[in-house]
Amino acid sequence: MKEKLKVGVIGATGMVGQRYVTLLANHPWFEVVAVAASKHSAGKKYGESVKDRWKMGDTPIPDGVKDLTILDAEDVDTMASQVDFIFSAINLDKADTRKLEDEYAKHEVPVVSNNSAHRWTPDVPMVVPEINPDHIEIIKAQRERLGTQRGFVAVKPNCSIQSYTPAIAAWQKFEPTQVLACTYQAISGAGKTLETAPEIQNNVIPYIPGEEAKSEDEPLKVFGHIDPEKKEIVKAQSPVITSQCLRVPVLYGHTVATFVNFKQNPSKEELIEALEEYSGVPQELKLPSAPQQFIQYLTEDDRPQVRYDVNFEHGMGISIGRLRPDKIFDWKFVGLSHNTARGAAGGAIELAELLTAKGYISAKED
Ligand SMILES: NC(=O)C1=CN([C@@H]2O[C@H](COP(=O)(O)OP(=O)(O)OC[C@H]3O[C@@H](n4cnc5c(N)ncnc54)[C@H](OP(=O)(O)O)[C@@H]3O)[C@@H](O)[C@H]2O)C=CC1
Ligand SMILES: N[C@@H](CC(=O)OP(=O)(O)O)C(=O)O
Repeated sequence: MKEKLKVGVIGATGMVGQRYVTLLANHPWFEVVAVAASKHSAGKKYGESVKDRWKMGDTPIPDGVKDLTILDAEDVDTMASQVDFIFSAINLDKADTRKLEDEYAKHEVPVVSNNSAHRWTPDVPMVVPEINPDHIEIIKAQRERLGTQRGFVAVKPNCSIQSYTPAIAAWQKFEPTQVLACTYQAISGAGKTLETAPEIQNNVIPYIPGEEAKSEDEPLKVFGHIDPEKKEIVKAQSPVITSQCLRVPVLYGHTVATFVNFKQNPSKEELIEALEEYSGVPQELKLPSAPQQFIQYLTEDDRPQVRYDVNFEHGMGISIGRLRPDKIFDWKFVGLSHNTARGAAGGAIELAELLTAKGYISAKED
């Protein structure tokens, strides 16, 4: 790539927005040239606005964005005039998010979003680049509907599914029929830290609003296919997934205890081999954010652990362990993924890289 693509981040001051600007600080293809948030933050310098609510620990506010003046995310004309595409990490209600993201798309700005608002729009691809990269082809139909040449919306799925969906994807050939997943989700998933959420200290909260429906349904869109006549993504019918989602006192890292039934009868060796060999288009294309090893299998009885494994492959890899037969299901295992890297900003950046490599995102002609 000759020159870096100019990127805007809307919702840049929040937990996921901060993760975007830090992950993009030295990105080889993308450069953050504009940041936007609510009217409340607009007009302030980014560094000033976030310095007392910086949630990236020891990672400093990147120099390149510190002095950017925050735009109002709803001032679409101004943002659109400055960027080639945007990442969306705003926290509005769903209808307003859909409206705003569509408006950017109609201003011919591709939108790669973290938000759940557009996940079930039938011609919006919801992509884990290793699993369903082909779904981005639906963008042609979406552009027809929106009447755009460049603009579109693409999304990444919910963070809770990313600890077990990659394993289920790796095991497709064994025909998984039923999945039970109990997630143990980090507090950063709620946009908070252990300090800003004292209610989670020494506690487990057995309710994350809306999360179980997402955990059960979103993998099925990821496993779905494009129907070229209907011009939409049709979700898969199996496996049937049931889940319970709990909030635990962990800063980063969603753990999941998962149980699976299969039509076939795979051995432990076959299941582990399928995990370790699973690799996709991001690895083939050597996308900058792609982990070399998408899934690692850990043989120790007490792994994966958040403390040791959450940053595997810079938070872009998935760790699986404790695979063993079960009395009710065929097999059970424990999975772990980084909820704001693979599960949020990192997954969206890898998706933007895929969209760039496949020609859906490019530099705007002036
Ligand atoms: N945290 C996580 O691990 C994950 C989060 N997500 C999703 O990503 C999105 C962002 O989450 P998170 O970063 O945690 O949220 P935060 O609450 O930390 O940040 C929200 C951002 O949205 C901006 N915002 C709020 N209201 C408006 C408005 N009216 N107009 C424009 N901008 C506005 C805020 O700006 P200001 O500072 O000015 O208020 C801020 O930049 C959400 O949709 C969330 O569901 C998805 C996966 C994982
Ligand atoms: N709800 C997730 C984070 C999140 O924001 O999910 P979604 O992207 O589906 O809104 C959590 O609390 O860990």
